[in-house]
Amino acid sequence: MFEKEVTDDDDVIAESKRVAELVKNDRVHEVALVVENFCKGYDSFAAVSMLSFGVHHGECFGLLGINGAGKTTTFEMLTGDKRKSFGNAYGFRKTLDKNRCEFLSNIGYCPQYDGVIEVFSGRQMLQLFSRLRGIPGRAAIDEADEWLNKMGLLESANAQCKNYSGGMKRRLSVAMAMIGDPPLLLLDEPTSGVDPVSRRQFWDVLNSVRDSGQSILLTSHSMDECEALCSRLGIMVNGQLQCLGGVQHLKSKFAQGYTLSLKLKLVNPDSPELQNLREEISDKFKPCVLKDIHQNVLQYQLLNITLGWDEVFKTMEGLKTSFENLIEDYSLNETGLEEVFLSFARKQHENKKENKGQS
Ligand SMILES: Nc1ncnc2c1ncn2[C@@H]1O[C@H](COP(=O)(O)OP(=O)(O)OP(=O)(O)O)[C@@H](O)[C@H]1O
Repeated sequence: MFEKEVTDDDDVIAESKRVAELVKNDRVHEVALVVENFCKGYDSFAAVSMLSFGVHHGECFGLLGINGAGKTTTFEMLTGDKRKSFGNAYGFRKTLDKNRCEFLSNIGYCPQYDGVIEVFSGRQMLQLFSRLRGIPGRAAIDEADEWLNKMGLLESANAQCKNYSGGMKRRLSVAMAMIGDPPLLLLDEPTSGVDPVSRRQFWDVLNSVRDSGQSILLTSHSMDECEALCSRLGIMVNGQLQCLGGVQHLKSKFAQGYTLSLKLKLVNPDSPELQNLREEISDKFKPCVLKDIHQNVLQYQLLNITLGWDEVFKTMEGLKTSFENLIEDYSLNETGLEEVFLSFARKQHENKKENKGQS
C-alpha cells in the first residue's frame, strides 16, 4: 500500500536520500526536524506514504497540498495525535518512537481546529499554556500579556473564548503554540479565517520568530503566505511529496513564462472556429501548453521566456480582433507559485478520477 517510488522529481529523491543518510550516520541533530518514511494507512487507503523531509534550524518549511493531500495527518503523526503506520521522526536529539514526551516538549502546535477552552478568557488560556511551558509565577502572566499584545488580542483579553470571532480564536491558537518559544512550531493553516491586516501582523511575528532561530513547519492554502514566509516548500499529492525546494527554484523549474487565460463567449467545444483559434495560439506562442479548460476559460502556459509583455499583448489584441465572435476577454500573468500548485493539484484530481474509473 505504501509506495516507495513516488515521484521522479530529483529534489524529492535527493531529500529522501539525505534524510536516510542523516539517520544512518546519527547526524539528525544537524537539522531541527527529520521526518523519515512517514506512512499512515486506513484499511487499504494510504493517507500518507513514505514521506521524508527535514526542516533546517531557523527555517520556515511550507507543506502545501489540496484538501485531503495528507498534511494534517502528517502533523497529527508528529504530535502523537495519530498513530503512525510506519516511519519515525527526530528532533533536538530526541526520537518520536523512543523519547516521545521529550520530543513533544520541543514542539508548539497550532492544530487545524482551535483547541481553546470556551469558558476561559484569552488571557487565562495563555497563562495556562505559559505555565505548561514551564514559565514560573509572575513571568507567566507577563508572557501571556506579551503574546496577547503581539497577536492584537489585548483589548479582548478578559472576554471568554466562546465570544471570540473565528479569526480571534485562530490568533489565540497561534499564540498558544508560540508562547514559551518552543524550538519547533507546527502550524496547521494558522491564518485561515484571519483578516488581511491581522494576517500581515502575524507574518511579521512569524518572521521575527524564525529570525530568532526557531524552526517552523507550516501548512497554508495561501500562496502569498508561503511566498512571504517559507524558505522552502514541498507540495504533497495523495500523501506523497511531488516537489520540493525554494520558492524561486520551484517557479523556475515548473513555471516559466506566462499564464494566458482566455474567456470565451458561449461556444460549442467542437466548433471549427475554436479549433482555428487553438491552432493560431499554438502557432504564435510556440512552445505553449493548454493546461486547463474550465467553464469557457482556456488556460495556457506560454513557455517561451524570451517573449516580452508588449509582444504577447500585441499578438493577443490581434487575435481578439480576428476572433471577436469567440474571445470575450483575456488576461495575462507571469506564471507563479499558484500555477505550480494548480498543476500538481490537477494530478491529485486526475488520480482520483482514474481510481473511480477502475473501481
Ligand atoms: N480517520 C480517518 N479514516 C479514514 N480516512 C481518513 C481519516 N482521517 C483522514 N482520512 C483521509 O486521509 C486523507 C488525508 O487527510 P488530511 O486531513 O491529512 O488532509 P489535508 O491535506 O490536511 O487536507 P486539508 O487541506 O483539507 O486540511 C483524506 O483523504 C482523508 O479523508
